[in-house]
Amino acid sequence: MASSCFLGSIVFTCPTNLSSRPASLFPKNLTCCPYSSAASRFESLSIGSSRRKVSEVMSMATTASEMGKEEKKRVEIFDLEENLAVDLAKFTAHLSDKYCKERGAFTVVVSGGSLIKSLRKLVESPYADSIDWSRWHFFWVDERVVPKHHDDSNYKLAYDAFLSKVPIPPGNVYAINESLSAEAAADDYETCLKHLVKTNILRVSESTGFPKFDLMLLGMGPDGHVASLFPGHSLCNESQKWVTFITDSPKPPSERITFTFPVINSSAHIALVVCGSGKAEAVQAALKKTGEVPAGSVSAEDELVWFLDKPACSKL
Ligand SMILES: O=C1O[C@H](COP(=O)(O)O)[C@@H](O)[C@H](O)[C@H]1O
Repeated sequence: MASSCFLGSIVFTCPTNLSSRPASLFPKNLTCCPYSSAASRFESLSIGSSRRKVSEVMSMATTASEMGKEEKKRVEIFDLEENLAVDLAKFTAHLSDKYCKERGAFTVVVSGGSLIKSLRKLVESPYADSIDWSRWHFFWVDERVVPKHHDDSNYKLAYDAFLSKVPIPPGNVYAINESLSAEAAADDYETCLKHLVKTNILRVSESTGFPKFDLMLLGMGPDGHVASLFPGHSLCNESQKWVTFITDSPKPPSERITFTFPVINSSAHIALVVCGSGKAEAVQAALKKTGEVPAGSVSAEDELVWFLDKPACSKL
């Protein structure tokens, strides 16, 4: 678990001990939504032994503080992806503990792609043993319209590396109904979310009226896309729908469903996890506003944290 203290404009993140609880295996069956009808101001940049030097962090904070939104946003930079993965596990375990205690449920959204690999520490001791998995509700920010056993499926990616290793109740895992068309699957997923709002599993943002997930764990593509919201695509401007669809994705497969920006940006907490030099330009565009990329439009109601490894921030 992690606890943070503010010192000036810098946040220090301090590890604390975790208690133990045995984990069991997630049953190997596939689930669909059971209810379906058919700049911010950078308040801080984190530092630590494995992270960036204070002087560098301070100069980034100054630049970023000119950006002017209200949510708490910080950038954490790690020498090694291994250290990033550990901190991401602490961050997630801490929020799980907080929300399970406060509201008896923890609503978590994941992307596909490389993010899933960076979640590997969470399914290991001590994090896996401390988390009350029975209270987790698990969603996808985007999904490809392919069978669940297909190599392109974000469900399969998360199942193989994560869900199969932790005891989240199968009824709390909200997978897309991929037997539908992309359009119908998006409507179906939105119906599912609306049901979960009615049953108080999912909160609604008081300021936007869109669902407020407790935590979104997102990756970013080399072109700066998040979820299936691609640069220059009209879906980036969707302002009404919760879940929408795309049939001309520039990255295969072409048919996908995706949460919209109003939903993403109504989240309580977002971790945007980006590793590798191939994404350095998109990171630069998003954080230094040197270009327009969808990742630059991500915000959160309570807290947005960018988790970066050194190669990903080589252009900052
Ligand atoms: O297509 C997708 O790509 C992004 C980024 O993937 P990465 O492998 O470059 O990290 C991912 O976040 C999204 O969920 C996925 O559908």
